Amino acid sequence: MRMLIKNGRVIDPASNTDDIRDILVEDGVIAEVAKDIDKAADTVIDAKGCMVMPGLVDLHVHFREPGFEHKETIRTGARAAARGGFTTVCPMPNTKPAIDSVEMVEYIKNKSEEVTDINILPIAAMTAGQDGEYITDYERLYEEGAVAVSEDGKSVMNARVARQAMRLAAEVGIPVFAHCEDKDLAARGVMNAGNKARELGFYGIMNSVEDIMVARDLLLAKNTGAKLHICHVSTEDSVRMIAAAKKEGLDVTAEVTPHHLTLTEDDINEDDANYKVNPPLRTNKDKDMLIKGLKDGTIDIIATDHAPHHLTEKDRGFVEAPFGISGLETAVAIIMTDLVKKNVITPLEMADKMSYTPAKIIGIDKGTLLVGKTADITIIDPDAEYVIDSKTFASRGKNTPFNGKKVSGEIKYTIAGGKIVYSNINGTEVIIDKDVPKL
Ligand SMILES: NC(=O)N[C@@H](CC(=O)O)C(=O)O
Ligand SMILES: [Zn+2]
Ligand SMILES: [Zn+2]
Repeated sequence: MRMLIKNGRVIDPASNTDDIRDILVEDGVIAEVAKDIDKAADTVIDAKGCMVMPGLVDLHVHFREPGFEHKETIRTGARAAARGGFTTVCPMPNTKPAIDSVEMVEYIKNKSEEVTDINILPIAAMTAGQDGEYITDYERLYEEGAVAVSEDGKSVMNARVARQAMRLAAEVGIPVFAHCEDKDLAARGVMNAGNKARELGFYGIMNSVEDIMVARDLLLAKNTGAKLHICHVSTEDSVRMIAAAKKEGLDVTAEVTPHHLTLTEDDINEDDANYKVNPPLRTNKDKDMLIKGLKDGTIDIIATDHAPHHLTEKDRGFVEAPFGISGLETAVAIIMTDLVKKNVITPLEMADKMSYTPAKIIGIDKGTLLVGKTADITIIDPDAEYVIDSKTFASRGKNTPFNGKKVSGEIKYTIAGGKIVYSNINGTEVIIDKDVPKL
C-alpha cells in the first residue's frame, strides 16, 4: 500500500526541516521525503497550505477505563486523540483498579490493541492502589511495556517511600512522572490562592503546594539518580528550580499544559467548573514564566493532561466538581492560535514540544518523519478558522474552558502507522476505529 502526501510544509525537528516536501509512505513506513515525488499511490493527499508534522505524542492523558467509563473509555479516548492529531498517548494509572500490576498493564495494552490504531502506552502506578505505601514491581511493569511510573492525581506524600521508589526506578531505568502537590498544604483549595479566590471567597491553592514537592522530588532525584519528569508545571518557582536542576546536570524533564500557557485565574468564570483544574490556573507572572521556560528549554514538552469528566460532575459547582480539563481536541488549536500565530514559538518548536521530545523522554522510536520510520503523521491546516464547540468532541469529557473560543488551526488528517485514523475533508469528519477482525 502506498500513500503520497503532496505539497505540504513538512516540519521535522529531527532533521531541522521546515520546507515544502512530498512524503511517500509504503506499507506503513516513511519511504521517501523529497520535492515533487512523482510516483503512483493508492491514496494521494493534497497537503497544500498545511503543516505536516510527525504524529503528535501526548505523555499525559487520562482514559478512565477501567472504573470510570462514564467519563471516558479507551475507545472514546483514542477517538479524541485521533481527532486532536495525536498518534501516541500515555494514559495515567489513576483508574479503578489502578494500573499497578503486570495484569493491568496487559489489560490496557490488549484493550487498546483491540479498539484503535493509535499507540497507547500506559504509565503504571508508583505504589499499589496508588495508596502511597507499597512500591509496585517496576522491573516487571517496565518489561511489560509501562513507559513510566506515576502517582498522578497526587504525590507519594511519604518522602521515605518516594525516595525508595526513585531508587528502584533508577535501577530499572524507568522514568518517574511526578505530580507535585503537597496535599496537606493544598487542603480544601479549589483554585489559585490569589485575587480571584479572595474575591469569590473560595479556599485557595498556594504556589508552595507545588513548589515544595518539586523541590523535594528534584532533591530525591539527585540523591537516587532517578530519571524525573515533572508533570503539569504551573508556578514560576517550579520553572526556576527545574532550570537550576538542569544546570546541575540532573536527568530531569518537565511538561506544561496548553491551559496553563494561555489562561490565568483572571479568566475564571466562577459559575463554570470547566475552569477547575489541578494544578490551578495561576497568575500572569506564572504564565509568563511558563512561556519563557518553554522557549528556553527549561520546560521540555507540552502535554494535555486530558482529564475528562462527566457533565453531571462538572455541573456540581466550583467547590464540589472534580478537577480536570478535557484537552486532547483543543491542544493543537490553542497552541497554534496563541503561541505559533503570535510568534511565541515556531512551527518547528511546536513539533519538537508536541512530538519529537516527548518521544525521546520515554525512549520510543517516534516523533520524526525521517525515512524508515513508522508513518505516524499529523496534517494541520494552520489557517482554518473555527469556533471550539465541545459538543463536537469525540471525548466523553466535554469539560473545556475553551468552549466558544475562536481559533485557527485544524487537524485535516491523523495518520498512525500509515493508516488514516482521522480525516476532515470539506467539513466532513471521519474517525476510523480499528477494523474489527471477522470471526
Ligand atoms: N489534572 C486534573 O485536574 N485532574 C486529573 C488528575 C491530575 O492530573 O492530577 C484527573 O485525573 O482528573
Ligand atoms: Zn496530576
Ligand atoms: Zn493528570
